[in-house]
Amino acid sequence: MSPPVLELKNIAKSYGHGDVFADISFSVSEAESIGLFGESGCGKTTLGRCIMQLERQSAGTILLDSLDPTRLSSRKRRESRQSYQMIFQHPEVSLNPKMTLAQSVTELLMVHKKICFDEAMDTIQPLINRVGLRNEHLARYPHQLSGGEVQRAVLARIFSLQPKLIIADEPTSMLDVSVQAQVLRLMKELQNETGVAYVFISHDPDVISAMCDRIFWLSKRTWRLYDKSTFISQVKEDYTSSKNV
Ligand SMILES: Nc1ncnc2c1ncn2[C@@H]1O[C@H](COP(=O)(O)OP(=O)(O)OP(=O)(O)O)[C@@H](O)[C@H]1O
Repeated sequence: MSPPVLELKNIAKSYGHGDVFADISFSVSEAESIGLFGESGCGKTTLGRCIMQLERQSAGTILLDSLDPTRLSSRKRRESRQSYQMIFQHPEVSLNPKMTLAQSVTELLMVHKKICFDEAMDTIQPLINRVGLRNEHLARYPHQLSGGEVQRAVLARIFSLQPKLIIADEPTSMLDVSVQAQVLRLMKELQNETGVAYVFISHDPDVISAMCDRIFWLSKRTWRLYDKSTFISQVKEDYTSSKNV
């Protein structure tokens, strides 16, 4: 069995006014999706940002592909960075408003692979079609696209780097329900085709149980790891007891 893509060992985060969370440990393997669930403010995004090295955890160790990124040279860290990507909640901030879609989707490839625009375009063309966008979309700016089209473009941009792990932070919460279902289905299909692992962040129990087999429930500075069926029964139980209060 291959080693986990991501391993968290006793992670804690504090902003100086008490721990947001503490002692979190779990691992994620290739082609696996783990959910981060919990009410607003419980620390889901903060944990995602720590995994992405956008913030430093207050304690504990994060291993990406068995390596601690804080111990890598800056060159190695830059190289490994392309394997770990994040999708954000708000489609409108995911892409540069001053760049056309063609410029945005080729940008990461040009930076990481050091290739020119035309080469990047050749590489990404099949992915543009795969995520359900048409060539006519490429000349448009983000404000000329729907939220669903922007998230599809974000997926093409990220998958062009063949990532091993994607932190998806509420990637569909700003979308209509029918578009949400299409984007989630696309994410699952891309996972089946590439073996990417997801850390899927959501406060929506239906979305998270559709996407993940294991769900990590953060609540009041504690946490518990559920399998999907236990998670669904626990959500039902909480919902019923809150209605009876
Ligand atoms: N840079 C920061 N400085 C101080 N406190 C912060 C900072 N970033 C986040 N927090 C606090 O950490 C806690 C967790 O925030 P976080 O955004 O991770 O929650 P969340 O579970 O993702 O919430 P939501 O579902 O609403 O996005 C909150 O109380 C927030 O105010």
